[in-house]
Amino acid sequence: MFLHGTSTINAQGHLEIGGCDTVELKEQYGTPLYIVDEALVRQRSREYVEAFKASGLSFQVAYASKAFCTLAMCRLAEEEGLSLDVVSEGELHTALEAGFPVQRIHFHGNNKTPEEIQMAITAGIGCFVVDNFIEIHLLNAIAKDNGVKVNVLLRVTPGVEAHTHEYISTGQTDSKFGFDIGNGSAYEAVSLAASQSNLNLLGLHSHIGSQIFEVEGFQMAVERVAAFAVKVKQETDVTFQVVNLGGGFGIRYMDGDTPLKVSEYVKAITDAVKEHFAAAYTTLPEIWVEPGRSIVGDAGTTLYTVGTSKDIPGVRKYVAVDGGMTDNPRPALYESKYEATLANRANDSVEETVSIAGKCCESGDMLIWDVELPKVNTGDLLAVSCTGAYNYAMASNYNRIRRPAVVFVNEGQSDIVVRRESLNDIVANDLIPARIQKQPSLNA
Ligand SMILES: Cc1ncc(COP(=O)(O)O)c(C=O)c1O
Ligand SMILES: N[C@@H](CCCC[NH3+])C(=O)O
Repeated sequence: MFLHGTSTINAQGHLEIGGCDTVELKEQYGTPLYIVDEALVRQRSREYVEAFKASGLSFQVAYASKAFCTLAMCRLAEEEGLSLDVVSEGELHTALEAGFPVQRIHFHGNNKTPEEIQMAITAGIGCFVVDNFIEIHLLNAIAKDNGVKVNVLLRVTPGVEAHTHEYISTGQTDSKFGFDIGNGSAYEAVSLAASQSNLNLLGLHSHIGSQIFEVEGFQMAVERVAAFAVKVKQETDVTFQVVNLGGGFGIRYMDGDTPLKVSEYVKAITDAVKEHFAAAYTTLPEIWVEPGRSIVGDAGTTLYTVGTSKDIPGVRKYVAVDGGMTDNPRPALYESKYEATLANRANDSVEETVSIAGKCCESGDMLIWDVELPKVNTGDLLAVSCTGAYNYAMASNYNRIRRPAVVFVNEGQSDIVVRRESLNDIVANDLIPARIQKQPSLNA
C-alpha cells in the first residue's frame, strides 16, 4: 500500500497516521472511522499558496468545501490563508459558524434559492458565482431590496472536455452549469450583468471537471476565457478583475494514477494567464482557483473492522466490512478504485485476492473489487486510503446506517471533529402523525 503523508508502519506492524496507531484509534473511537492527516492537509494548502506566490500574480486559493466541509476544516482552511467555495446554505452556515471571514467566501451553485441568496447577502458574502440568466435577475433584485451591490463572477463553459469520468466533467457545452462561450450566451450574460444596478461584475469563472491529470485542459480553458475576455473588452469596454479557473486537480488514488505536482498545475495556469491576457490587459487579472480533492483527498483514510466473508470457490471471496457505500459511495457512483491494507498487520505478506463488500442491502455496495491482502480474518482492521474528499461529504444514512466519526490526527494527537451519529440521531427528525399513533393492529 502506498503510504500517504505522515502514514507509516510502526514497530508493532500497525498502520500509523499523524503519529497515531490506527489500532488504538479503533479502540478509542470505534469503526468505521474517517481519519484525516492534518499535516498533509496543511501541506497541500501551502503548496497552492506557495506556488501562486511564486507566480507573482494576485490570487486567492478557495478551498472547495464540498469535498469535506466541517467546522474544523473551515478553521484549518482559514489558518492556512485559503478562501472558501460554498454551494449551499448548509456549507455557508458551516463556514459562518466556524467564523470564516465572510469576505473570502464565494457562493456557487446552479440553483441558489432566494433564501440562500438572502442569507449570503445578510452575511456580507465576498462574491457570488452566477450560473444562469434567472439568477442574474434574481440576485440583482434581492441585492436591490437589501440596498447593496454584490460582487459577481459569471460561470462560463469554455467548451473544454476534461479527460475524466463524464459525471464529474463540467466544462463542456452540454453541461447543466454556466453560460456557454461558444453559443454566445456568455457574451449576453456579460452585457446583462454589467447593466444591473446592484451587481458588481468582477470577472469570469470556469471549472472544467475533476480528478484531472494533465495541464492541457486548464491551458485551453485559460486560452478560451482570455480570448472571450479580450473580445468583451474590445467590444464593450467591460474588463475583468478576476478570473477563477475552478478546481479539478487530480490526486493519486492508485498505482498508475499520475497527478502532477500542485506547483506544476499552478505554473501552467499562471503562465497561460500571462501569455493570453498580456496583449489586452496591462494589469493582469487576479487568479482564483478552487481545489477540493487535492487539498483533502489523500489526507483521508477510512478504517473499518472486518466482519463476515463468503468464499465462492473458483469465483471470488467477498470480505465484508462494517461500512460501505454509506460512507463511501464513490465506487458505486463512479466506479472509483481504492487501495487498502490491513491496518493491524500492515507488514504481513499478501496471501489472497479478495473483494471488499459493504454492509448495505445492495449488491452494488462494493468498496473494492480484487484487492491483494494478507489472509483476512474477522476482526482485522481494514484501512482504505485516499478517502478524504467526497466521502464524509457524500455519506448517507441508507439502511439507516449511522455516519461515522471523523478524527483529525497530528503529531501523536487525535481529536474528534465530527462525532459518530447516534441511534437517536437516526430518528431525531422522525414524527408519527396522530392518525397512525399506536392502535390495536388492524389484523388482530
Ligand atoms: C465549481 C467547482 N469548483 C471546484 C470544484 C472542486 O473540484 P476538485 O475537488 O476536483 O478540486 C468543483 C468540483 O468538481 C466544482 O464544481
Ligand atoms: N463528487 C465527485 C466530484 C464532483 C465534484 C463537484 N463538481 C467525486 O467524488 O469525485
